[in-house]
Amino acid sequence: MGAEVVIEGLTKSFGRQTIWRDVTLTLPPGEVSVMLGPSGTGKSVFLKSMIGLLKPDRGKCVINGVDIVRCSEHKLYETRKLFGVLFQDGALFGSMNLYDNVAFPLREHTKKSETEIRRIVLEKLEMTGLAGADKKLPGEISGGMRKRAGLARALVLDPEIILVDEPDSGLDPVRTTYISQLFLDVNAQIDATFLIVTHNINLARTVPDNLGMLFRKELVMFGPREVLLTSEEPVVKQFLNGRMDGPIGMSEEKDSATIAAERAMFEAGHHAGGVEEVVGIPPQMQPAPGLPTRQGAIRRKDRVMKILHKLPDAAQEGIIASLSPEEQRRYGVYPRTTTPTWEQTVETQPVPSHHQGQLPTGEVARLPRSGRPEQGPGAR
Ligand SMILES: Nc1ncnc2c1ncn2[C@@H]1O[C@H](COP(=O)(O)OP(=O)(O)OP(=O)(O)O)[C@@H](O)[C@H]1O
Repeated sequence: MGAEVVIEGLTKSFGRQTIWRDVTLTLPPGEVSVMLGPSGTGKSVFLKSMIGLLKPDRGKCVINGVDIVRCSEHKLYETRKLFGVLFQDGALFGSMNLYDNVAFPLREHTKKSETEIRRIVLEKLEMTGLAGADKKLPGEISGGMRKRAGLARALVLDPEIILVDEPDSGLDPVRTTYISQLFLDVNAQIDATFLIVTHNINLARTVPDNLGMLFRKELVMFGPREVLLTSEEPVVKQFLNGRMDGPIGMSEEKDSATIAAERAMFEAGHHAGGVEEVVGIPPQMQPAPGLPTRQGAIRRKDRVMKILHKLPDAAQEGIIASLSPEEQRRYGVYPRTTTPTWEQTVETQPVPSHHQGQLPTGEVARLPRSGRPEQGPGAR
């Protein structure tokens, strides 16, 4: 199973420029999380801080009991081995063929024989759909193949955590969906914890278990996908619909006068961009047929059902609707259209439908370690 990553109060500045402050979230083991955010909000800085390439000013990032913000160089070196990182362009060595690129971490960091290395490299190339391409140079293959080769290389040391920086950059929408499918397929096979940073709305809507968003130097929200996908938070809605109408502006943030002037323009009929307002929760992509069931998804179901009653109403409804009738019975929850029993009614707790700011990590992003899920108080 992948490692849990617990981030608390993480703050990063360059000189007097604060990039983000007080970021607190937990990446549950083996689950796939996506971090969204407008350009320049510090998503890449966040990834680099998680692997200790950049040093945050304050806060913690704890992996298997090691706080990588404060630990010794030796511990940091050891902890980094838990990570596989896929950079935007695959970060391949241009003069090496794919085989040597993928073999590189094994030759650098292990004492494995060339026979063993060959077995691993061919396995990872096969896993990423690159069987037979081992002799190609990075310059001879497409951008999508380069990314897959970067992923193959990220996999050779059996990572517990995989970080992916803008997998869609330079890819068309179809290739972006193929690489998204690959992430879920890999996750199903190795149960690693994934964090993907992107601005790609389709990917954010259909791939992850959890979604977060950075804006105005803060984590706006982080929680189960259904929470952001049904959020009424203006910045989240604007971003997920790719519209001009909202707090995100040309460079980053608009002042209130600009928002008001633009609002008047849109109300007078000017198109705010984006497609029709996309609402609701599209089904999550699944691993390809024949692959194992994602263990992270199974654990997530129990985790989310335990915190269901603390989530906003719309997210609760989406989660309940995504369960099969058998699962609804098992968790004791029913879609709203079903008339609630008295027991279900008395368990109902008021939940704000409009969440501002980060959801409490203790309630949203932590994985319950054991025990049966509580009866679903979200039922009504
Ligand atoms: N090493 C550095 N030194 C100084 N400033 C930096 C450094 N790295 C990043 N920054 C600044 O941090 C801010 C956030 O950059 P980052 O690349 O993390 O944003 P991003 O959200 O990933 O953007 P994009 O989506 O456009 O890739 C930018 O203003 C950038 O100039």
